[in-house]
Amino acid sequence: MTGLDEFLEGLVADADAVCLFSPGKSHYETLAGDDVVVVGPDNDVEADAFVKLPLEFEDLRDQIRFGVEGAVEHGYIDEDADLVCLAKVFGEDADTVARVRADEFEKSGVYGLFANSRAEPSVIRDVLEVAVELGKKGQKGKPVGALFVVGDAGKVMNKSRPLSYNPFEKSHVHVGDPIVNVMLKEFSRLDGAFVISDSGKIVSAYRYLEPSAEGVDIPKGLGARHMAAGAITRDTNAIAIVLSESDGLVRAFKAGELILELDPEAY
Ligand SMILES: Nc1ncnc2c1ncn2[C@@H]1O[C@H](COP(=O)(O)OP(=O)(O)OP(=O)(O)O)[C@@H](O)[C@H]1O
Ligand SMILES: [Mn+2]
Repeated sequence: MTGLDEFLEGLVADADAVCLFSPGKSHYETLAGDDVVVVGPDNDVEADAFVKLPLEFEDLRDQIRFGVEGAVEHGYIDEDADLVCLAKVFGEDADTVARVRADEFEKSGVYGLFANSRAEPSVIRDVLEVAVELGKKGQKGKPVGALFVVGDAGKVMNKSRPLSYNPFEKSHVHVGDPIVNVMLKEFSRLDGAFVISDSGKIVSAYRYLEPSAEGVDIPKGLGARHMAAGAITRDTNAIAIVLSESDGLVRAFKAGELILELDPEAY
């Protein structure tokens, strides 16, 4: 046995399960006897244990984190499972092996945010990106806050009122469009929330949210913007993404709870 064989054998030894990322049929069949979870955009190989990737992750680490969180959520693997991940980074089929424990990652909630929300995953991703970018740069060098409510827009509109004229009233613009990002950044200097539909249409800016906040339990120290964000996601099926003007962090709320907190500088 060569040193390399030995090394690889050690790398995969005694794993609890294998996570196969977007496998081809033949790779999947080779591993069919093992405890396998397939992760990918589609379940082409008709695996019993399958986690859907709702978007393409550039970063392998992010992709693995998402897949592992999804596999734990589905109950395919234990929270402390010791895993071998086989992924494709360069080619059309698996070319990369990663050994990882499921509890390596702090549970980020990122799986549920994307996978179990009304809004399209790509819309959530685009809004998250705008918030992160806004957090990095601020507006004209000054820190800025913003609140984006994504999905279930009709109900969100019913639970809010306009603070000013709506610049998106008669327009048909969508998040992810470069010009829209500029507009969102510009309008974020003013008060209130952006309301975005399931498919990414910007329905309104300057909305004052009036959800019932009774029983909403968000971390102490966060103010009215975060309270409104948390509460609207309990009152409706929207998710909310908030950039804090005071601590610079981006937070996401779902079903009344804070499920994701990230530092734009580190993202
Ligand atoms: N119910 C609401 N709906 C929409 N926007 C709101 C609401 N409440 C507050 N805001 C917006 O949040 C801004 C900041 O409010 P506040 O400082 O209380 O929130 P915060 O949670 O501390 O957020 P930050 O961390 O950005 O300061 C307000 O100026 C307003 O634009
Ligand atoms: Mn504040």
